[in-house]
Amino acid sequence: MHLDDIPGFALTCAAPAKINLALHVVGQRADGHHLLQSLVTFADCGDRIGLASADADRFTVSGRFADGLPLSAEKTGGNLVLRARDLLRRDLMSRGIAAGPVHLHLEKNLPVASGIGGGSADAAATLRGLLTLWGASVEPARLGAVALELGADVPMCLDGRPLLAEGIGEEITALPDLPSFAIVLVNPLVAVSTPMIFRTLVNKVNPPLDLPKGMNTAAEWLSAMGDMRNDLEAPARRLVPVIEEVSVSLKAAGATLVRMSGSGATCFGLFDSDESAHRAAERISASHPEWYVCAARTTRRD
Ligand SMILES: C[C@@](CO)(OP(=O)(O)O)[C@H](O)COP(=O)(O)OP(=O)(O)OC[C@H]1O[C@@H](n2ccc(N)nc2=O)[C@H](O)[C@@H]1O
Ligand SMILES: Nc1ncnc2c1ncn2[C@@H]1O[C@H](COP(=O)(O)OP(=O)(O)O)[C@@H](O)[C@H]1O
Repeated sequence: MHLDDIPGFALTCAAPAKINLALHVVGQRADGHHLLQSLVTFADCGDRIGLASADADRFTVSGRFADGLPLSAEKTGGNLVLRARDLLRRDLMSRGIAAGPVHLHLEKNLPVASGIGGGSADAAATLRGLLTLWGASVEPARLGAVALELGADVPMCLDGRPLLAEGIGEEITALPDLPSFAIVLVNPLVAVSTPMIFRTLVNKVNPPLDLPKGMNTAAEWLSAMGDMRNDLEAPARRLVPVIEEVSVSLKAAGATLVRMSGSGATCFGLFDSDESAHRAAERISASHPEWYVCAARTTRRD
């Protein structure tokens, strides 16, 4: 059952897919977390969260990828929607702000453990939605700290627009000039463990990401992105050989730039028009009906 078929939600929040257009691993912290430089945008395909006040806390799920999702609120292995609810509630209640029981519904449209940050996007959308539902506000730095406690990707998902992410992902610089692209996401439905990919990465210090100043046109950005990399792509391809086939399918369908997002296995292709992106998605779906394929547009800051 989709969110729209369930009556009574006070609001719904989009949880868009996160795309690492480039991801350079440039070091490692003493605690083991890797230092990144990542060019990030968001696509208009994703999960959705429905929120309503309720007599008691409730959590329901639906959507193509709902099966097997954790439904508990445990700190380790729990659902990020519930972890976001509990962490925000604790923070608000510690300051005497009411944060009553809620019904949260997750419509899970994004494949799980796929490098496009579905869980992180869900957590960020839950934080945003609950603040609205509860009529509360949290100072941005404090909300950023709550987000980071949920995961390295959650602060960027809270921002939700083109950005450069540094540190372990939490140092965010807005990129107002990054254009919107026609994009196709393809995932072979092989789940990839993010910690495992970081663990098997051999080179922890790689050349930094060069973001030339004054880029305005899509062609200038595409040319600069062509010189960038995803340093997690090599370890992911070793563990999940089908990534090569995904990448080849996007190239064969006419993408101007093809790369893996995050720790994989989703690859994206950028296209010169929405029409060519939709044609490519149809072609890839026809040859691989079992894969997740989504034609979309990436967001802009304005
Ligand atoms: C690789 C990226 C790129 O955007 O995306 P995904 O593939 O998850 O979408 C992120 O860095 C993933 O962020 P996120 O999925 O939130 O990671 P977390 O839950 O915080 O961390 C999971 C584990 O990944 C490793 N990790 C994560 C982030 C980072 N900068 N260095 C790391 O080494 C650590 O082993 C950590 O315990
Ligand atoms: N709401 C959620 N959506 C997806 N995964 C979740 C969620 N809550 C917890 N998880 C767990 O988080 C892990 C990473 O999932 P996900 O965010 O989809 O990965 P990625 O960032 O690589 O796309 C999975 O092991 C999954 O069980």
